[in-house]
Amino acid sequence: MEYFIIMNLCAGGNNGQKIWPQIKEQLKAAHASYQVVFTEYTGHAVLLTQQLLSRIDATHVTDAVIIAAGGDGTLHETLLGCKRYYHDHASDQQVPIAFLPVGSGNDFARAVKLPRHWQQALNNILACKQATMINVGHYIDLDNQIDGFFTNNFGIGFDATVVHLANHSSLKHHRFWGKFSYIASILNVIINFKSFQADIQLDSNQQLTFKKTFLLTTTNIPYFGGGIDIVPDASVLDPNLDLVIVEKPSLWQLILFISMLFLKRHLRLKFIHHFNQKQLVVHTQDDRLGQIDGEELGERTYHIKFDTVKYPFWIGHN
Ligand SMILES: Nc1ncnc2c1ncn2[C@@H]1O[C@H](COP(=O)(O)OP(=O)(O)OP(=O)(O)O)[C@@H](O)[C@H]1O
Repeated sequence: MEYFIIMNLCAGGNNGQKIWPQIKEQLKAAHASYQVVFTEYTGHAVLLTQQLLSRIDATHVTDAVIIAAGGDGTLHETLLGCKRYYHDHASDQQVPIAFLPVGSGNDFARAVKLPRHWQQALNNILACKQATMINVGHYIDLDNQIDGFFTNNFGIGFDATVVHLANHSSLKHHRFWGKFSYIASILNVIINFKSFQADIQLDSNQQLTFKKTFLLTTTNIPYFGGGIDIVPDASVLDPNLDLVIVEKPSLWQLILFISMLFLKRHLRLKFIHHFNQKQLVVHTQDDRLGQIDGEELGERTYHIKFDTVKYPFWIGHN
C-alpha cells in the first residue's frame, strides 16, 4: 500500500508535534511506503487532500490510502477534500480514508472502535486489507445551497456553544486545566443559555415545532463532545441519521438528564426527542451557534437539509 498522510501537528494540544517522530519510526520499522503533508491552518486539510488525490491520480497509484492524522476536525476536512475532489472526478475510484487519532476528543475513533492509542491504531491501518463503506452525514444549507459532509455530528445550540467557549478559553491547550476549562464552559452554558425555536420536517413530511430547544444535534455516531454517548445505538453502518432535541430543562430535569445519560437511558425522558430518519430538514428561528464535527460554524439561523452518503474508510474490522 502507498499511504498519504495528512498530519495535524497541533491536534490534541500539540500532541501531533510530540508523536510525529514516533509515527515516522513506526512506519519505518514496518517498511511502509508513505508521503506526508502537514496542515498549516484551519481548512488546509481540505486543499491538501484535493492536491494529494490529484497527485495519486496523475501518478497512477492504485493502492493509495489517505491517513488523516489529527483530531475529528482533521478527519472532517479530509472527508470534505475527498468529496469535493470526487464531485469533479466522479468516474475515479475513491481512495479510502484511514484515521489516526491524535486529537483530544476522537469521537469518530470511539464510534468505529479504533484502538484509542495511536500506536495500535497505526498498526491496525497497516494491517488493514480492504476498505469498509460507511455512511457519513451530508447536508445542504438551504439558505445558500452550499453542501458539506460530517463524520460525527452537526449541532446547533448547547453543544456548539460549549465548543465555542472551550475553543476560546485561554486554558484550552493546558494539559491539566484544559479539561477543567471544558467543564467550566459547560456549567456556564447551562446557566446562561437561551432556548430557541426549531422547526423540523421528518421523512413522512410531518412538521414539528420545538419552541424551547436547548440542544439540537444531528448525529451519525453515538458520541459527541469527547465521548458523551448521546445516541447509544447510532452507527456509521446505519444509512439513517439520528436527531436529538433536548428542550430547555429545569434544574431537576437537568440532574435527571445527566443521571440517565450515564445509564444510557436519557432518550426515554419526555423533554428529550429522538428521531432516526433517512432525511431531515431543520429550520431554527433564532441566531445560535452551530458546530460540525467539533468545528465552529458561527452564530446564525440554520435552514439545513440532512441525509447520508457512503464513503470508503480504511478501518479494518467493522
Ligand atoms: N498548523 C495549524 N495551526 C493551527 N491550527 C491548525 C493547524 N493545522 C490544523 N489546524 C486546525 O486545528 C483544529 C483542531 O484540529 P483537530 O480537530 O484535528 O484536533 P483536536 O481539536 O485536538 O481534536 P478533536 O477534534 O478530536 O477534539 C482544526 O480546526 C484544524 O483545522
